[in-house]
Amino acid sequence: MAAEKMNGSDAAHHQHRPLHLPYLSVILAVAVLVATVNGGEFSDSSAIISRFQQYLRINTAHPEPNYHKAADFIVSVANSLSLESQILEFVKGKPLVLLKWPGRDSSLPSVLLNSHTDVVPAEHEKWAHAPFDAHLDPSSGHIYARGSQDMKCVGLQYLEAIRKLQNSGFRPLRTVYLSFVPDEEIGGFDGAKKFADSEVFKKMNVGVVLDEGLASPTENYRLFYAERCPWWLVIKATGAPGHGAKLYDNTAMENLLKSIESVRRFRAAQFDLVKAGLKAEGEVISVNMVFLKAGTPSPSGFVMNLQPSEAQAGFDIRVPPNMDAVSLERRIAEEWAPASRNMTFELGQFKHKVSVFDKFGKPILTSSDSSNPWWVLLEEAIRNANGKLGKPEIFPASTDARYFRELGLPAIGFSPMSNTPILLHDHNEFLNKDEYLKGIDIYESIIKGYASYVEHLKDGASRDEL
Ligand SMILES: CSCC[C@H](NC(C)=O)C(=O)O
Ligand SMILES: [Zn+2]
Ligand SMILES: [Zn+2]
Repeated sequence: MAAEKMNGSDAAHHQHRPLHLPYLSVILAVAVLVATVNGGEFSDSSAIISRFQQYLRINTAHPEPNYHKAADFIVSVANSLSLESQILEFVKGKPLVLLKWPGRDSSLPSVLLNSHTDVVPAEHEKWAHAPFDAHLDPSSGHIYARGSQDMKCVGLQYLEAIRKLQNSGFRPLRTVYLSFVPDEEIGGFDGAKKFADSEVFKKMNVGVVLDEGLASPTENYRLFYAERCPWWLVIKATGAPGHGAKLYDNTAMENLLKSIESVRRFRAAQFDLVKAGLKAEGEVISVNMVFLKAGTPSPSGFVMNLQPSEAQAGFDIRVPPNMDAVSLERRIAEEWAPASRNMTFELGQFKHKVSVFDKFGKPILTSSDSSNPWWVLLEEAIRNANGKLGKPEIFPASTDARYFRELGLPAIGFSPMSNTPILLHDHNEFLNKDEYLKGIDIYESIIKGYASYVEHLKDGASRDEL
């Protein structure tokens, strides 16, 4: 009552006084001070955004990623949170930063939050804002940068979420690790693969891994439980060379074009399933022609009146984990590159190095139902933080998650970006600052849920059996 009275009389008192400029500045200064002390919302979020911009400004694009600068930055943020940190260099010049937030019970399997530090190159001149300026558009709130979606956002959101949890007094029961790995964009062989196969990793006793997902143009976040396997196919045709004016059969170009037509029919049929809503993007085989190589070079371009004796085409093919790989390989040999049409083919390194089958021939998937408590916890945590979810999906491309799934670990792909166009690897990649901040709250809820999770021992089961 006393306070009300005081405010009332104070307000009345002010009505009769003109507002002079020096007086106004004092009021403003007090207002800012109150806002800063009172929860510090304003200053917190601008510091958070500025840290994100700092990370985005480090050019870690292939082929010459500045990995050491990124590692130093991550370690400096980790130090501000008193996290344990170490730099692992499985391959010289490719540092992997491993951070640890020790849990109260070190015997429990730990939680691993993975992100990659590298980004794909950008065609600078085709961007509205330079890709390593991390420009924040004041009217839209979009932050433009290569890596803003893929996936520097996620790496730093993990850390910001930990900062918030620490400020709230939360202490994890399970140990939380964070890995910042190199080389995901070029296959992860010198990064996540070597890490997953290492003694260091074994000792971490990881129980679940979170890795990258994709932006969602709708309000629903996307969760990924598996991924397609890349098959990088090159088909080669040979044929009789001859005059450019002559019509004859069995030219290299004609042989190659017949194959391309056949591939196109297959592609269209797969795409139709997606367009009709019968299958999700990750559930069909995608085939995209990525290069064509043929012709006889001349100083002015190509010799025009000569039909070449060789022609090649390259395809990026992605195979879902539950597909019949044998029949696809047969289709390639019999329809797309038949020896009867003077054709040969090569399946690139990934088909052999990246498997979607375990050693028993079963597809490598993470359960996305109630049999997997980590899945259930993740969904709960996202919903608790007011996030909406779509149906579990197969990631259409490849991520480092496959190396952890290959070990038999549950690994879930998730990047908290709703109402955001999918711009990974595209020009003008951006993430809105409010979406970034919302993602931190989502991770705060997830990390809290994961790091506090106590599994309920089944009757007669030992902890090892779960
Ligand atoms: C095959 S290794 C390269 C990894 C890359 N990942 C993404 C997410 O674009 C890809 O699928 O092409
Ligand atoms: Zn990525
Ligand atoms: Zn990528």
